[in-house]
Amino acid sequence: MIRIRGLTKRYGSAAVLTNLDLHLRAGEFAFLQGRSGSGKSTLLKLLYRDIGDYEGQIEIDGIPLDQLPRYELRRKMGVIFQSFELLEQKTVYENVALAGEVVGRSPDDIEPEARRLLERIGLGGKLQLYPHELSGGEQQRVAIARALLNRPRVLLADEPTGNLDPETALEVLALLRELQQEEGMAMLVVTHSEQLVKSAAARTLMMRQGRIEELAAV
Ligand SMILES: Nc1ncnc2c1ncn2[C@@H]1O[C@H](COP(=O)(O)OP(=O)(O)OP(=O)(O)O)[C@@H](O)[C@H]1O
Repeated sequence: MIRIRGLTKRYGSAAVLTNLDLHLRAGEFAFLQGRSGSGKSTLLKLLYRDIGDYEGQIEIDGIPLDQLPRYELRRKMGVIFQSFELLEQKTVYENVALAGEVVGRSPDDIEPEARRLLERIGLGGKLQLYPHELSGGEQQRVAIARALLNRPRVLLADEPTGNLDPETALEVLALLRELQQEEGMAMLVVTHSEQLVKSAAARTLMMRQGRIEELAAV
């Protein structure tokens, strides 16, 4: 699904990632840990092409990342963030539907899928509310539904529970793992939370000195 070979990323003259290798298989779940500043967000940003300019190879589904048209990348890859990144002027439903609109899907195609996902994550009764009318955990659920709308093959999550209380964090992680299994996508979850990692028997990776080390394989 994601195959990275010899990835080096520099900011100016400082290398943050150095000759990094990673293989995340289709349908596989993995945590990514590592100290602050070790390069976890940099790796995710490279993968969803928020930043570029790297050495080495990144392939998504066997296709070099830099050869994937942007709309195709948006379809293959969902992303969620610590800060939810919802649009405040749009309703819950509109926030989710927008992900389909930007890749050119029609409203008729989007609607049943958006409703199904929002129902599935427990927000079926809150479609017309605005983000500020939701709790943090609910906002992150909306972001999850938005990320899944186009049935991505992989979901990247950058500290998805960093703004949530410990109990809600565990609930959101449990939801992510359920969805990962139901939808059969690969998932890479960056987290600082030992509690989260301990709560789930899963492959665990550690970013250290610009590379990825395997901590636990399941
Ligand atoms: N745009 C940038 N320009 C220069 N340096 C950057 C830039 N973005 C990140 N860095 C540096 O790259 C290093 C890795 O940052 P990154 O955000 O990837 O770390 P992280 O492991 O995600 O950290 P955290 O756990 O705190 O989120 C840091 O030293 C950071 O200062």
